[in-house]
Amino acid sequence: MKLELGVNREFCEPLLELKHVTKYYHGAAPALEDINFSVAEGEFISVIGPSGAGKSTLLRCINRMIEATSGEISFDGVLISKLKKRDLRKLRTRIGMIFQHYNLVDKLSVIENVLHGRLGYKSTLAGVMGRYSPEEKQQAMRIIDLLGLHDQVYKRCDQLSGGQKQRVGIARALIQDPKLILCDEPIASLDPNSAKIIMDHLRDVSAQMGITVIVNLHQVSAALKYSDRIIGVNQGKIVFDGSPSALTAEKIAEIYGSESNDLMVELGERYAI
Ligand SMILES: Nc1ncnc2c1ncn2[C@@H]1O[C@H](COP(=O)(O)OP(=O)(O)OP(=O)(O)O)[C@@H](O)[C@H]1O
Repeated sequence: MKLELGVNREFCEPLLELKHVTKYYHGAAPALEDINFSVAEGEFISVIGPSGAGKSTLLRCINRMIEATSGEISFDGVLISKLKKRDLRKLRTRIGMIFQHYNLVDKLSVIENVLHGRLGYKSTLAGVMGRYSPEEKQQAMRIIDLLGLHDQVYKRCDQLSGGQKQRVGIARALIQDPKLILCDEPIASLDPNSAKIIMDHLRDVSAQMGITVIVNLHQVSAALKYSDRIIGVNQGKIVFDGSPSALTAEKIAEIYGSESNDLMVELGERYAI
């Protein structure tokens, strides 16, 4: 069911909750330090911050593509951080992921790539044999249509434009029947027109299907336009967590440091300095 955003959000069980999440790679400084936030079902959240702030690490810790060093992450009432491999695989079927560089199999067709989103539901053998049910194939076709890719169904993915590839990425995530979609810089490699199409689709996924979306973005203007909520990260810490209207010039300066002047000029009047 679609949550009415802003209405009694505090009384709902969060879909996702991070408590004291910290990640060290090899260096002395943590990539993430004591991250705490919770996400309600249906929210559209953008994570912004300068290069190296920890945005990708944060997203990838959520589905344990990267293991957090400490802290707790729970999703849909389950403590992800404690799950063993098999249960983690099962839980991951409900978390889709979209990547900057699409992560498609180039030599396979659009529909084959989309059906790969079902692999998490299958035994290894059925997956390797490419065994999909008629219902799964019909569902793939419906989602491909929804994303405006009906003319490309049997095209190899290496023959698609970047924007089309990213729409295949969204379709592959949607066929998982996810509750949450994590998007790591989904528009960073796209021209402005294709970027808009992708962001519009992601907004529809959230607003019309009730799927929670968390998206890492370099483009603050896109974060302002599309999000219910923005999380600003600097040097592994959350320095802003609020609505787009609360993202003041001072907050942008805090998130981006010395890069913020150029950014505010780009953003125009509201942030004039
Ligand atoms: N595999 C790794 N091994 C060691 N350090 C890493 C690794 N991945 C990321 N880091 C470091 O962790 C910090 C956060 O990196 P991360 O990629 O999460 O930032 P980001 O905000 O996503 O950056 P960008 O916007 O440039 O993608 C950086 O200092 C980075 O150098």
